[in-house]
Amino acid sequence: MKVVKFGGSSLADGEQFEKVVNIIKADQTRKVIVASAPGKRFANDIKVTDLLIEFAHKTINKEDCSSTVKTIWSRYHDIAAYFQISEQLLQPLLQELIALPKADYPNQDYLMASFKAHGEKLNAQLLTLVLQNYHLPAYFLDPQEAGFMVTDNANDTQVMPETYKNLEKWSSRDNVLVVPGFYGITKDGLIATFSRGGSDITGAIWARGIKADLYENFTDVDAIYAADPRIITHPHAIKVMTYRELRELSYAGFSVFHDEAIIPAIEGQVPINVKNTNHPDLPGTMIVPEHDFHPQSIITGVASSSHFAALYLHKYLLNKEVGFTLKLLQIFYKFNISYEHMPSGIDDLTVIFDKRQFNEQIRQQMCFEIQQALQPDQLEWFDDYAIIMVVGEGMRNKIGVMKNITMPLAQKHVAIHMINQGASRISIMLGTKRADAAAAVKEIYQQFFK
Ligand SMILES: Nc1ncnc2c1ncn2[C@@H]1O[C@H](COP(=O)(O)OP(=O)(O)O)[C@@H](O)[C@H]1O
Ligand SMILES: N[C@@H](CC(=O)OP(=O)(O)O)C(=O)O
Repeated sequence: MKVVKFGGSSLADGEQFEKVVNIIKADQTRKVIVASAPGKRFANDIKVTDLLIEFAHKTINKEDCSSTVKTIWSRYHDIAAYFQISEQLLQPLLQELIALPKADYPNQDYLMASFKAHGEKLNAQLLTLVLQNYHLPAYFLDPQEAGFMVTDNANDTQVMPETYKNLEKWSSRDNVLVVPGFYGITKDGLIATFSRGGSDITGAIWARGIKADLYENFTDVDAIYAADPRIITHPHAIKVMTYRELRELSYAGFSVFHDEAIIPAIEGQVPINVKNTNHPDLPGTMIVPEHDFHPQSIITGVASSSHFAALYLHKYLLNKEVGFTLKLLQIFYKFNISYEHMPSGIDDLTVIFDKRQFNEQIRQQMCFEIQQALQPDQLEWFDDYAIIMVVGEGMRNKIGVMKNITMPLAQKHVAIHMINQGASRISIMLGTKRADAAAAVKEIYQQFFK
């Protein structure tokens, strides 16, 4: 039994839908189909999820939404027209879309979540209609009916443990189950979404829930590459990699697969196969447990991500000051801020944050309190911070890996602000300026793959 997720690029228009139908028809073990919202059809196109966010903002600000609704609906209508789905069958979907502003929401966060989730909800319903048109026994399964329960964090939710038991029951159904990705239902019956790109998470949860043999994740590239194809032209395609390699690379910028989606797959020990909807016969990339893996190279991939900021603190004898880090963490807690990494030296401490948590006011207040409470000799904030992650099961116990990473960077005058090695035995993390991130990836990639 397989769980198959189709990303937004695979469900962007009628032609892509047709490829998806053929993929589903080709293998009867494709049991649960997870649908994303229609994605980009061309480089400057707008994803339906982004249009729905615009719709939500206009609703909150009591602005005229008619042009946005028209654009959103045209995406679904065009796909339906490609398959000659009747207007009568489509009407309930249009009604759901235009009813969104009229519903009751406990607050604006839940309004936003509900609007966003309808990108996948309408697309899953449309895909069900299309599959039924091809006489496939497709059934649209609403997360409420499925028992897909999530925590009450409206726009960055997590799965509830009972979901897995609820989903297991559906494995014995004869239908092809079409489920919307990206969201679940809270204990109060409200819609809450995962973070952006979260349909990958939905697929992994289903794969664990029904104890699937394989989780196929269909996207628009032939494989996961050793570096982001937007940075390196024709990068090396990875044939097999481990869960933890993908987790670290996804975390640091491989946007092809959501980093949180790997956890349910690991828990259920379900292998993942990333494949291309446009070339479904190619093998893609297999992601497997560590014990099934024999590394063929020192590094598997190099990723970069720029949504970080860093706080640098210098204080003489910091290592002797009892409670220094405790006080710092209490301030983060007070501001409801989580941190990503905290490398430290005898007199120095750098804290790296996901900067999407901050606005300028929170940042200033937090830094002010740190200055007052900890009296550092130096406090600096770096807003343009990037993380470079070099990952490979093959680097374990290898001598000289660090030299091969730092040498080409030094030759190109790329400054390294932080190195974190040892916390994970299969990765080395570097901190650079955002402007240097792509150059760093290029140099490290050339060193190991060319
Ligand atoms: N290392 C990588 N390997 C493959 N694709 C990558 C990598 N890093 C980033 N990407 C990008 O991820 C994109 C696919 O992810 P995404 O846009 O989320 O697809 P989908 O629409 O299928 O969900 C690719 O088009 C590619 O530009
Ligand atoms: N549509 C949502 C969820 C998602 O996973 O999309 P995609 O499969 O296009 O990455 C988003 O854009 O965030």
